[in-house]
Amino acid sequence: MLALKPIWKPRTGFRPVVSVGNILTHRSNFSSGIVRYNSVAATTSKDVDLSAFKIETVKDLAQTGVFDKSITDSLSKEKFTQLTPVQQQVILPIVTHDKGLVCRAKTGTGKTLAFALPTLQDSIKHGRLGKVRTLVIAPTRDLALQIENEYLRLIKHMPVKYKKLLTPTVHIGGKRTIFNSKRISSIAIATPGRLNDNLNNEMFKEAFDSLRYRIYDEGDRLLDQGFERELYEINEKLRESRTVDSNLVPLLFSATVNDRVHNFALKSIGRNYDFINTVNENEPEAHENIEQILVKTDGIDESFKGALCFSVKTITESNGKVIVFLPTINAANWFFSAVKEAYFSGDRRKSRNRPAIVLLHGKKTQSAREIAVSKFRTNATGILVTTDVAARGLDFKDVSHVVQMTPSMSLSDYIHKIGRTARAGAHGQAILYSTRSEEKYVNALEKEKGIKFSHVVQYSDQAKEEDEVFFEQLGDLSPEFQDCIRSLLSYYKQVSSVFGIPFRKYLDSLLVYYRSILNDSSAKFPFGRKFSLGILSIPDRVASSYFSDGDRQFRSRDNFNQFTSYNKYGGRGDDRNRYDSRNKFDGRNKFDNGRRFDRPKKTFKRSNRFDD
Ligand SMILES: Nc1ncnc2c1ncn2[C@@H]1O[C@H](COP(=O)(O)OP(=O)(O)OP(=O)(O)O)[C@@H](O)[C@H]1O
Repeated sequence: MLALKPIWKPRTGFRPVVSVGNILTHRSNFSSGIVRYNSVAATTSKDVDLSAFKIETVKDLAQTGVFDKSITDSLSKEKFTQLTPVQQQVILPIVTHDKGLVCRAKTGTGKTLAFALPTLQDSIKHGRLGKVRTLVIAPTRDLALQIENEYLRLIKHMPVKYKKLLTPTVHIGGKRTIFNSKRISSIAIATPGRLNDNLNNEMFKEAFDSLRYRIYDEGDRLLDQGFERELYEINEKLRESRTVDSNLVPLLFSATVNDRVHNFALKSIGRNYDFINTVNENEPEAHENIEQILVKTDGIDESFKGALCFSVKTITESNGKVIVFLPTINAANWFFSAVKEAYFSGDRRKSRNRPAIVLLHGKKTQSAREIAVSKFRTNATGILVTTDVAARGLDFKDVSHVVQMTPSMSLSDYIHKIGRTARAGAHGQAILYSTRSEEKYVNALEKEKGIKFSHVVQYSDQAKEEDEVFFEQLGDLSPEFQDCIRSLLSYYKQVSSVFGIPFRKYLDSLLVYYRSILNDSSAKFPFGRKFSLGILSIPDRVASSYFSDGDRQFRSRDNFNQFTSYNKYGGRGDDRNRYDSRNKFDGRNKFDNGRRFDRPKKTFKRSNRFDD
């Protein structure tokens, strides 16, 4: 193994700022940033001086002599010619260097290939069947499967002799795990929960005794989702299983890297890790190819109806491809039914070229999730209705619009959600519908994440009228709406405490929405005292104006949780996050799981008075 020390030699105008220790930050114009190596030690086995190479294209990569020809040939067959900035910067250090790495690069810039190429090379050189060299940990099953596909895209062009060795084994919930060591390949991809369980099996654990790379994809999300304890347990089990002396190299990738990630890196990688930051400190983390539009509305009713009509019109009138994010599983279920009702009304049902209108969330079965992802991926037009489960990492080609109509509890999630469009150099639009009372959320995005809305528009009376007409044509949308509204009440309760928005405003707004869907101007929420007082902490004197006492059924805390996408054990694991009861109570907020690094820095005035 080469003991190389990377030095950064930029072309004119490129000024790396070397701050503490190994933390490197760079200007964002990476076409001018080139990684070079100390020529003293920078040689490959063929004695090629790596410092002579500018690693900007696949051709450059081939000329280094570091990579097996089958890898660079596969890249060419897949029509990759130019390497993205993050690839230019991390591929060689990973292959030639023994140090851990934390890497921040914007959404859709090719981080997966950035670690896939060096790890494929390592497996070709040192791998053997039954021994895992590379372990990739991803926060969701869907992302794990997508990473597998990215590897397979290259492997399919390689000689047969490599296929068995390199075809990744995937260890995620909903899939049968392979414990037979002869069938475990050199690359493993897993979600933390399943991996941690599997590592209790000694035979499985032994397969990791000569692990070389431990990769955390969407590292900050892994920590946010309450997986931190599991990640440490996994590290411990991997450490126990080690029988070889060579270094285990941890790599962590994300578009958003917070203090929590650095703390985790310090503990699990050690002080001696490099931070390669391809985002300038003064630059917004969101990708510049995303045109962000803020639509100001007068209430939740307008936000939801506006988002629904916009999404349906986008596929009918301009053949767009839209991802709509909903905050809870029940809201996503209802919205999906409404979209289908809106699209398939009339004679479109018979149309041959149907768009993909699909639903993806953590309570769908594994096969339904895979079908939804594949349908949306292969179709040129469609609507994906989803929850936070699709916020990270998922790569769908040619998504034209991302639509959101509720605040994201974590500001980083907003950046990742809009990052589902404008990928791999493409352009796209992100539309946020936001009520007047959500101004604090919008301010937090602007101030703390440097979000810039290129257009701020008011949801006009004309748009409202048109959308109302559109809505009236639809059939009865009230089935499932009860569950939807219940989960939204719980969700907005949390939003109000995180962003300091009076919950009373949300209650008013939700009631307007509820009444309009039911087409009953005097309807009240059909939930009882246990829900209003117990879950939402609304005093009786206030509750009586919002809640009919119709539903007296007692709902325990666990039952309640099934109405949110963040239920106690996260449904199928992937929606698990801030409501996770296993996360410790820190005295601030009983639902807080420690997402404090990404909450608005400003603490909003809170009072115990309900109608504050
Ligand atoms: N060198 C390249 N040239 C062209 N396209 C590329 C290149 N590298 C990767 N891509 C494509 O770019 C898209 C986005 O890649 P990827 O999913 O790895 O992004 P990412 O940085 O991990 O995004 P996110 O932060 O959202 O997870 C994929 O479709 C991938 O195939």
